[in-house]
Amino acid sequence: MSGGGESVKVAVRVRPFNQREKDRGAKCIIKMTGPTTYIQNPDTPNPKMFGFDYSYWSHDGFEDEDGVLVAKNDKYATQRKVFDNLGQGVLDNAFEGYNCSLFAYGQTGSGKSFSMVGYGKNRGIVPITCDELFQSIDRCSDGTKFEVTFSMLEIYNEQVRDLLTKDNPKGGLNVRQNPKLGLFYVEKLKKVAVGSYNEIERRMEEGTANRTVASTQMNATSSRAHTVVTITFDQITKNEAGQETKKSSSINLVDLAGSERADSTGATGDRLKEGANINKSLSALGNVISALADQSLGKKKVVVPYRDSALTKLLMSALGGNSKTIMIAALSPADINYDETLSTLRYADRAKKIKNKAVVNENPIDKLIRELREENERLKKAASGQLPEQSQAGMSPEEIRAQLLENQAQMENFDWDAKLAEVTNQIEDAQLSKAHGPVKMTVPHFVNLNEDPMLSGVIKHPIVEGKETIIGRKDADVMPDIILTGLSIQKQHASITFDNEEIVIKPATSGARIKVNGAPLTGERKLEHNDRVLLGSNHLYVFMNPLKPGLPEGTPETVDWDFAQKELAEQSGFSTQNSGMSKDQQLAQEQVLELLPMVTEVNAVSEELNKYRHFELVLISGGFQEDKDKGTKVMVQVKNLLNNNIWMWERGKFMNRRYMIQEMYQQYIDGDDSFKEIEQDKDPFFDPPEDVMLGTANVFLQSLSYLLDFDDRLAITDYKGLDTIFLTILVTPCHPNGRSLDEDSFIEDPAELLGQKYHFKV
Ligand SMILES: Nc1ncnc2c1ncn2[C@@H]1O[C@H](COP(=O)(O)OP(=O)(O)OP(=O)(O)O)[C@@H](O)[C@H]1O
Repeated sequence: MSGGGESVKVAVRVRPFNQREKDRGAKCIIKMTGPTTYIQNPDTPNPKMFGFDYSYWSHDGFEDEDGVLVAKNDKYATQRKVFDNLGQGVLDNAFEGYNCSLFAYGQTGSGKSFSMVGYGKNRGIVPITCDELFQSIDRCSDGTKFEVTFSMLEIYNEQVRDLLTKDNPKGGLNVRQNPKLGLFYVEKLKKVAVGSYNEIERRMEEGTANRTVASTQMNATSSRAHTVVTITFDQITKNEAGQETKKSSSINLVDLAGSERADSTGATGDRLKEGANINKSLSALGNVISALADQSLGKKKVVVPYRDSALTKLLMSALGGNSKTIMIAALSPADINYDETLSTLRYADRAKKIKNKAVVNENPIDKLIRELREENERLKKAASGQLPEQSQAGMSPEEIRAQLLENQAQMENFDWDAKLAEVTNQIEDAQLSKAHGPVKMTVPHFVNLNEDPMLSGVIKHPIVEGKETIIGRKDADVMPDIILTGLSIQKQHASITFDNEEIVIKPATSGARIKVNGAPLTGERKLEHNDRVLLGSNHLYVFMNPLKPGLPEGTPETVDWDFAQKELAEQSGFSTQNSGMSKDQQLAQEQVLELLPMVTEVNAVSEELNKYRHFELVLISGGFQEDKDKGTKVMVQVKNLLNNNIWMWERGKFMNRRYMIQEMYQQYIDGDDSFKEIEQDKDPFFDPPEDVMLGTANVFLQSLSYLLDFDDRLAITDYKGLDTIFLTILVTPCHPNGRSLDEDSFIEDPAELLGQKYHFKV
């Protein structure tokens, strides 16, 4: 596929500073002129330059008009502008019958979701594209029939989950390869027919709600997941010969997982690093892009490793051939993210080199139906053993069955009107947006907070007046009013009463873990508007009271995930002040806020799986590290509760292990007990014994310069400044043969020793 073809279009976009960056006085390291982007290394003078199809400046130069960000003096690239450049192209191509794909790449919090989906009134490319698609359909009056389907899936930990259903099979959906076309598809993925933009919007809400629930259940941090929305768009017209033909386009809109962890070198030094699926899909995508770029440059014999991950299998055609492809790379403006942002720019630069050859997918319908029928006949024969094995294209009976089902589903698609009617009814029955979405609640309620702002505010639980509301698990003896699943949730976890305008929360079982505004809750407590409530290890909510919306002192008007995490960190004794900090300290603080919820989670898993390990976040100052010039470093201390042995894990290693621990926990929830037999050297909780720095003690050697002994009992102080153990030490001057000096052989002036040999024993 060298030469020819059309290059992947690449755009980059830089977002405004977030609140934390502003508080800290962050510097903007990105500059743009026309389509060119410059990045400035904070420590060197010359910027690096990258050219793209578009460089979007969305860092400043905007104002908020009723919730919509508009450009002042044309400086700020608005959502509309990005759509006009990129989304419109996707639409035009779809109408022409090409497949199109749009990817958003970048580190967590860099603005991928803003560009793709958008927030509030600032709708992103996906909703605008869908909206415009239906507007164009409505404008069309030449008798063309249009058929649109929508599907939404998530890839997390190499498992594919359908986001349009609550019941995904254990281990996720299967990714299979169509033996004839060579392409991969997700078996049993729900593809719903949609007849209007409204329906798509509601489906997206449904998908987002399912993502949120799944993410809190497992605390499967959503920034590690890839979300793929696929819209198939078929146009049925009559050709000159009066034959019905179908022009098909499939539009893939992909919000990739945060890129910062793509690099598994973060886990250097971890003997288990190969075992983890740590962002396997994202690294595989990087490899596929590199291989494709090499191929387009004419390098021979490049093998493109599509099969290495679920994501690259599904995007095979989007990346490597029949698709017009666009990538938007989201950039953080802040100096502290220099390394990540540079690697994003390099990634985008490589993607530019890929060339695709998209073709129009148009075929007479009769032919499509005939082919499917013939294929099905053949598959049925194969399934009943009527065909010789060599003509089964190497398919197993299981694969034959799957292919038959897939073909049947496609056949059913030809009865479009029935399919659309059926789905529309379903939507109405389910009243999808009833429990979720933008419904305004007038009674006191809890609203969820998620690390991903897209998933915050998606789940709401009202509190009913005059009765006790119990929060707990669904296997409780009496079904709780609010059901939660996940770590450290007790059967009966919390009890809430709402009488005489007062709402009071208390643990429903002693020991049930609840924190209100960061502090552990042991008894009753009145809830106020905007209080933060953490249930178990990862169900975080804001309590909203529209009846008494006054704010207690110190509570901001809007409480977000960052605020709640900062408060939890403060309560655990970590400083979150932000002025006058060095870059190292800033980085350390970022990492504390990032790691603290993960440490809580891993502790909860350890408890639930009886692993007898306790994890604790520790700050190691320069003096305690091998390289004494290094600044403060955040590490995780692991303690074996059976023998009190201690290990120190680097951040990368901890993240890696946590990922594997999550996998193990998922197995446990799925009722798969095999984790109990895991070999010790594959167990993410296990580490072999090793040397550990317990702490330091200072021995003052001044007495030696007077030929006097140093004899003392010293405390060894650990990284927290606590005395861990005592050391008795005797340092004594001696003769060359080790014999002690005479009792009275001290000197009055150390200068007497200058230039002489000195011997001492420890
Ligand atoms: N172009 C922009 N203009 C204004 N605000 C933006 C822009 N891009 C991003 N933001 C803001 O920056 C924040 C982070 O963006 P966003 O949630 O899109 O990041 P993300 O890369 O999708 O993160 P995650 O990987 O966690 O999903 C959001 O509050 C968003 O509103």
